Parts: sequence; structure tokens; C-alpha cells
Amino acid sequence: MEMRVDNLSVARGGVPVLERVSFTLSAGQTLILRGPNGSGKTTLLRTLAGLQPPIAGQVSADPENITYGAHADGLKATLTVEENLRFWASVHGIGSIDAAVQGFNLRGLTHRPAGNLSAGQKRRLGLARLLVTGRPIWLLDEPTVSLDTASVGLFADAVRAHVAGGGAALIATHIDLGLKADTFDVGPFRANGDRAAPNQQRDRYADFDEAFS
Ligand SMILES: Nc1ncnc2c1ncn2[C@@H]1O[C@H](COP(=O)(O)OP(=O)(O)OP(=O)(O)O)[C@@H](O)[C@H]1O
Repeated sequence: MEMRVDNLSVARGGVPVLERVSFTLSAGQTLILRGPNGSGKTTLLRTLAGLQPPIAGQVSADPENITYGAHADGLKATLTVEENLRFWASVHGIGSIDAAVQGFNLRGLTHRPAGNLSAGQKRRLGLARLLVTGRPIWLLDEPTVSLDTASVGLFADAVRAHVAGGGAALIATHIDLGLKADTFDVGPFRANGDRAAPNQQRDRYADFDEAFS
């Protein structure tokens, strides 16, 4: 189980954002994606998750091994916390939601509709979903937004346990999670902002990209 990224170039709205990115994410590894606002971290994660095609290069990983945690929590607002977790668990063929409920301190909230949760509680539920996918490669975009200090600690514990069990995590974040992790800085791979994609290429990718925005 690993994800190999070879000379990957990615675009947003048809405009190249990062060029010739290469790295390997291995079992047992936590890799922190760094770079200033707008540098292309989300675009890279979306491409790795298969939500948009690269302009060039290769990603070798089985898509069935990947789960993507985006900015939005992807909750079903009218279902309860428990129903949300059971739904995702059933999609992924996972029998128990106990570890997810326990791991993200959701015990007292299981019967609340997800739509009535606070921002931080919603984020905890969104992250708990990771634990009912059974998928080894976690791609996470700013996972700690809205979380209080204790909840950041729960998240860090979940990542530690996941990689200790042979999983891997690639995490775009601006904060220090207190994890033993490697860092990948997208800075050196930024495309020249003045160089727009050829019109044909821009048109081809823009439509596809925005369909998933
Ligand atoms: N829908 C879109 N259409 C065109 N350009 C976009 C779109 N969404 C983002 N961009 C641009 O693409 C570039 C890369 O954005 P991206 O969201 O990947 O950066 P990021 O590193 O994740 O930023 P942040 O740290 O702020 O989350 C930015 O310049 C951004 O303005």
C-alpha cells in the first residue's frame, strides 16, 4: 500500500497551479502538506483523490485505498450522528461504528441530527467518518478547522493509530498537530502564475474541474 506521485502537474480553473510534483506516501507515514494560502494544496489533494484529472504526470495508488476529507464535512443534515456513521460504515462494509464514536467523543451526540451540531461537532463527525471507511490512505484538507484544542488532540490520536496500523496520511494544514511527521512543501513546485494554460487546455479542464467545485 503506497501512493506514488510522479511529475504531477495540476490545474485549477484550467490554469496550472503546481508542476512536476513527485513524492511517495508509504504505509506508516504521515506527510504534512505545507504552503501558503492559494499555493495549490487543495488542488493537489483533489487531483490525488481523483476528483479532477492532472495536466501531466502519474498517480499510482488504488482508488479503493483512498479516502478524501475535504473542507466541507459532507454530512447528511437530517440524519442523526449515529445514522450518518452507520450509513458510511455500510457503504464501506464496516460493521461497527463504536471506534468512530469513541475516537471523536461523539457518545453524547449520537441521536442529534447532524444539521443541529456546532461547527466543531460537525467537523468531529466528518473526521469520525474516516474511521468507518477502512481505507488506508487518508487525504485530508485542513482537517482541524473549527476544532478546539482537545478535539485537535483526538484527531492527532486518530492519525497516530491509523499510521501505526499500517495506514498513511497526507494532511494539508497550517497548524502544528504534534505528530511525528514528514513535511512536503509545495512552494518549489508552484507554476508561473503569469503563464496561462493554452486556451484549448484551459477549456478542456475548466469544465471538468468546476463540476466538482
Ligand atoms: N474554482 C476555481 N477556479 C479558478 N481558480 C481557482 C478555483 N479555486 C481555487 N482557485 C485558485 O487556484 C489556486 C490554488 O488554490 P488552492 O485552493 O489549491 O490553494 P491552497 O494551497 O489549498 O490554499 P489555502 O491554504 O488557502 O487553502 C489559488 O490561486 C486559487 O485562487
